[in-house]
Amino acid sequence: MDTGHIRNFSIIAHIDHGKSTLADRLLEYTGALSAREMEDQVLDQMELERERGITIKAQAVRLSYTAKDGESYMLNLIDTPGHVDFTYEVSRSLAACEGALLVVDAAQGIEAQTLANVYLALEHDLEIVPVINKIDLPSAEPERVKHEIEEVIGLDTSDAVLSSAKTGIGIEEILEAIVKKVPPPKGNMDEPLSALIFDSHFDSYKGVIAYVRVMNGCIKPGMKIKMMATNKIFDVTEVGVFKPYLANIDQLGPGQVGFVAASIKNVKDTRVGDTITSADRPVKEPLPGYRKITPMVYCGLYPVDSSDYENLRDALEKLQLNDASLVFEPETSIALGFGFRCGFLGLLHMDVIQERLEREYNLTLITTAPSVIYRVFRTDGEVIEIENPSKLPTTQEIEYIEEPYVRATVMVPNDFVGAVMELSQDKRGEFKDMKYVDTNRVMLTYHLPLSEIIFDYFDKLKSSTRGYASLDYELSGYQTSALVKLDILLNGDPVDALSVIVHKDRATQRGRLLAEKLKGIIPKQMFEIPIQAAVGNKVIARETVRAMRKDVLAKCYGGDITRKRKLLEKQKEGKKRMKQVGSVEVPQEAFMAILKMD
Ligand SMILES: Nc1nc2c(ncn2[C@@H]2O[C@H](COP(=O)(O)OP(=O)(O)OP(=O)(O)O)[C@@H](O)[C@H]2O)c(=O)[nH]1
Repeated sequence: MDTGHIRNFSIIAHIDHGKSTLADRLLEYTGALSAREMEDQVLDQMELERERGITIKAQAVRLSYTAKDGESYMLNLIDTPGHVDFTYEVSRSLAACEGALLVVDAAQGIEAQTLANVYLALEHDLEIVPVINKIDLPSAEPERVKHEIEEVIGLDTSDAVLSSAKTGIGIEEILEAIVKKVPPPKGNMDEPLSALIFDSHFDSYKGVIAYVRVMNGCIKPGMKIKMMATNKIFDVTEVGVFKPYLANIDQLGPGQVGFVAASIKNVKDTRVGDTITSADRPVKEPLPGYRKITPMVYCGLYPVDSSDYENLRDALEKLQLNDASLVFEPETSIALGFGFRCGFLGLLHMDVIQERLEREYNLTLITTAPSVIYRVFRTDGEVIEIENPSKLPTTQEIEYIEEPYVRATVMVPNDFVGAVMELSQDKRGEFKDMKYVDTNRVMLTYHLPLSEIIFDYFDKLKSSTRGYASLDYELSGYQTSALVKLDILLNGDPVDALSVIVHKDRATQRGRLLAEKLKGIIPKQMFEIPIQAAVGNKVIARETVRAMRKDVLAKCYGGDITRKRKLLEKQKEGKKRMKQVGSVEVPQEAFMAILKMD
């Protein structure tokens, strides 16, 4: 098909504004799936994604649409992940398109994440088609939302499509708008091959399936291709398109979106954003925008049962086959034994990996509190990067420390501005800007330490604004901070896995809270357990877990057997996630206690 009949587009939306539902409707309308095949939300494929109702990885699908002009079009929908952890993936998916549907909930209006993604799309010169969704809701205010889009983004909304992905209103109009407004891709068949990788997944039979958008030239089986970031060469075995199941075709030409398989063993060789070219006739320059993604958040993962160590390694290796952004290396903790230090793109990514390890690989894990990467400038002139608080050198060896900062955007109704300001200040935030989005909503910009965001900023933001605030952030660089290591001692022994890095001025307060919190979490044992918080050699807080007095079952008066059984089961359940640390049994929650402090 000539490029004039191809349209490549994405959908940009805030979480829950209806992206997946709309994608399903588009598939259904164009007959990409028969009603029987139609399974709800095909684009969110991973089981976890479905359960959590959020899109984690990008996916693609090809739709055939006969427009009102009588012509037949090939529409490639590239889905984008809807979470701040995956901004880079979003930017690569957008780079593969010429246009985007901007889906905004008619009852909610623009949110922080929508805005961030629209700016990304504008950076890539995409044609943006505004879609006001959920107009079936009684609380829908399409006119207000249109106004908001014009005010905040500066987009013309006079021909915005009003839709209900739920009831099917506006679906044909959306397809027509894609054909009419999104420009066809440009590209030249005779030029050397350049194709952008925007996603990939591992298939145990075919090897890695790279999701690509061909810019110039063509790619077909039998060809030798080169990955420009790694210079590795592979023989193409199959190419095809997403219908949404994979369907082989003879070749992928300019402007087309599809997949390439080339007996590639590891997704590390098909990095998102990399350029595929022909090994025999390579392009001189790769496509712009490639970046090797680096983890932002680290945590320790330890098997509760130390004999599971090798299983954990296996599981991490398997997950890594499919996820080039997951990194891990062996680590030993005095408290927890053998485990791995793992790096993630963000907290959601961390949660998802943890959950998959437990669910799909049947592992019971202890996870330590997440940490960012600190830059430590030592007195001997060396600069080291620390992603594990217990590795921080002593104060005498440190000249100064830098920590990562982010530029955070919060959108919130007027009434909550005070609450957001108070919270942000408490989190060491530096106020940057405040703008009215409309008469009742405000956009606040803050400069905040990333470590505070991963602690509990988001949870607190949600609770202090009754769920109304939305947040987006991007890394803005490193900045010097007065940081110290807060150690926790149980029964007189420091527990390395409980150490955290905190701001000097908050060390005492955090130490006290943490000791108090741990007192509530660590179960009574046969002996008394002192809990101490210390900075350097100085103990700043102390609590005690009293010794257990009687058998727990003594509490069950009479012979209520079901109650007894329940209690025993509860204990067993609790046991699963306990780790013997020295003489003390410590439950999983203890390692996360720092994240949940009020
Ligand atoms: N009333 C109404 N509800 C809708 C409409 N579109 C979607 N929903 C509902 O809104 C919720 C979120 O929809 P999704 O399609 O999962 O949202 P999403 O934007 O894909 O969310 P992410 O996958 O997290 O990005 C679901 O409960 C949908 O049933 C609509 O037009 N009207």
